Amino acid sequence: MDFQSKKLINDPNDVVTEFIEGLIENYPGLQYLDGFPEVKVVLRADVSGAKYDKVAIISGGGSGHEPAHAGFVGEGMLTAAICGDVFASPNVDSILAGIRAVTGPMGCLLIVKNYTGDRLNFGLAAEQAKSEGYKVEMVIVGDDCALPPPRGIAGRRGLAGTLLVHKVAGAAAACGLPLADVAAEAKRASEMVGTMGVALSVCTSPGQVTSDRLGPGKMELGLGIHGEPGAAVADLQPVDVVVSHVLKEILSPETNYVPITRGSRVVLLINGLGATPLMELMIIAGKAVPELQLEHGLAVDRVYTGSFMTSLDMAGFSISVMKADQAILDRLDAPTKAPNWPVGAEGNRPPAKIPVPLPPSHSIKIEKTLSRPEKLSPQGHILETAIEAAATEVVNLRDNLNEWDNKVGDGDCGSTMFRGAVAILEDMKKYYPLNDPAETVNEIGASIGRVMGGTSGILYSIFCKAAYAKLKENAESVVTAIHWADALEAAIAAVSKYGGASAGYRTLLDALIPALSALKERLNAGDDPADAFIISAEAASAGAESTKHMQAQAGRSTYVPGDILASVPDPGAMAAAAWYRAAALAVKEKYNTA
Ligand SMILES: Nc1ncnc2c1ncn2[C@@H]1O[C@H](COP(=O)(O)OP(=O)(O)OP(=O)(O)O)[C@@H](O)[C@H]1O
Repeated sequence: MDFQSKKLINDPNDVVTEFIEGLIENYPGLQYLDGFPEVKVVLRADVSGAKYDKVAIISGGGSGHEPAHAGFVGEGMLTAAICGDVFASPNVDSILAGIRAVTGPMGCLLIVKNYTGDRLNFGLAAEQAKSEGYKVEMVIVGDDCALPPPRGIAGRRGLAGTLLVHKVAGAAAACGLPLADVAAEAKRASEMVGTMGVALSVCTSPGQVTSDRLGPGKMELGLGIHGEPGAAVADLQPVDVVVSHVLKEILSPETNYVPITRGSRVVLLINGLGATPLMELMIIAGKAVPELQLEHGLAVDRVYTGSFMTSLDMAGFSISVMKADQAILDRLDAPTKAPNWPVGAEGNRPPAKIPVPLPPSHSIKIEKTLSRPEKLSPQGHILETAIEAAATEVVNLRDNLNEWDNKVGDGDCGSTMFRGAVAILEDMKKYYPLNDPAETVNEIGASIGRVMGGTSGILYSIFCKAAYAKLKENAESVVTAIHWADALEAAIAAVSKYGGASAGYRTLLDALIPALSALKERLNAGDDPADAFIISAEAASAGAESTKHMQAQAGRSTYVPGDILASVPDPGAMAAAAWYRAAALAVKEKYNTA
């Protein structure tokens, strides 16, 4: 079904001029010609045509590919970018205006992506400029590798590989080379690069409805950058499979589009098409490099990843592979002030990984190796029962906690707690020294610290560390209920100190603080410890439930409106009450049956 997608625009007819105005606000090195709306030209602010003593590099085409082309204007890359309307070639007047604005005695090179409209408009503008006395050369880039060799006259389309040609030409021009040499370098670069794109969605032109041509679970292989259909539609595959396929197509010996053979050096450009997050693009880069090295026997000298030549809001990517030698690498590494050329990708690569630094040798403690005792003491048995019950309860509560956290947080409280509980259950079997309560609590903290993450992960690590320190103060081998209560008090104090929350802030402390008060009160009154633990657990549950009526003053819930908060309790408090109660019931049961 086609649909109207939401856009942050005003009049669809003004998107290109408004884009240019915004761009210029950002970069003092850029200007635009005052010829809106017909003439849409972005140029270097430090270049004034008649006096410019280097070859001017001019490119452009339809808009909708931002940051291309205007984002690549700057010393060392393009001198001017001519912007057409969205996906429409710029008109001859606009191109001529750009040529006149930046071309000095050294002449200009027009770098044109291979589309009929662009060839014709840039071609006529070049002829007109020549007739006005300008030296003009034109290089046409057709780097598309998706389609079989064309039978007609259209030729291969120009795609993101064009940017590498811009960079090579821009660096050559910056060195002061004459026009013929700059054009020759650009032409050579254009013959070295191949590109293929994959789309997961179709883009929306401003003011138009989005076509749902692809449908769910499908991807389009070998598309152009204007939303035109791709060469083939296929079921969406894991990205590793897609990347392998794309690289094979680019490097196919049958089409022989790029002169790359085993042993060649290459550079790689991973380009997002507008709606693909950097995370996914980096996953693609991380797959493409070893694939090129191991499957195709190539040395990958540079990798450039980002959204460089987009197709409005299309989800997908293209890969460009360019054969590189030292001369090309020098051009690619040369400095540029173009705002969107990726920084930090130049130079040779040190090893990808280095070892994690160890603490200075004087502070390394000899770690004792821990193991689960072969025979548990009565206290060890009770501790094991309590831990197992508490962790199992958290495991079972995962979905409920996530559901509550979905309403008042980011929906992961249950999953976070679940990870910790599963690790505790597994680690306890292997190495918790259960006959030593203090060390066991410390190990629970270690399990949590290793796997849990999230706010509750670090809070429970702090909780355990403080409890451990308090329990360690006790020299006696048996830990009494009073010792446990003191440990709980120290743990709560530490969570409150570092997390900044106190009673009534709608956090897990609203379960634990009432639990501590009740526990101390009952123990001081002389209650049986197991009974005191049960009463304390009831206080924890009541405290957790009462969070429904609290305004949040800590954690993500702070940002949630009061009426939503009133519909659910704080998930962290519910989790705390649940594990605490499960432990209390298990201890009570153990005493009853002992
Ligand atoms: N400052 C705090 N002190 C004590 N408890 C807190 C504090 N902030 C949040 N919490 C508790 O943490 C629980 C949320 O834990 P969770 O691990 O889901 O955190 P999160 O907000 O999703 O953070 P993250 O983005 O790190 O995952 C809340 O329900 C609350 O009980």
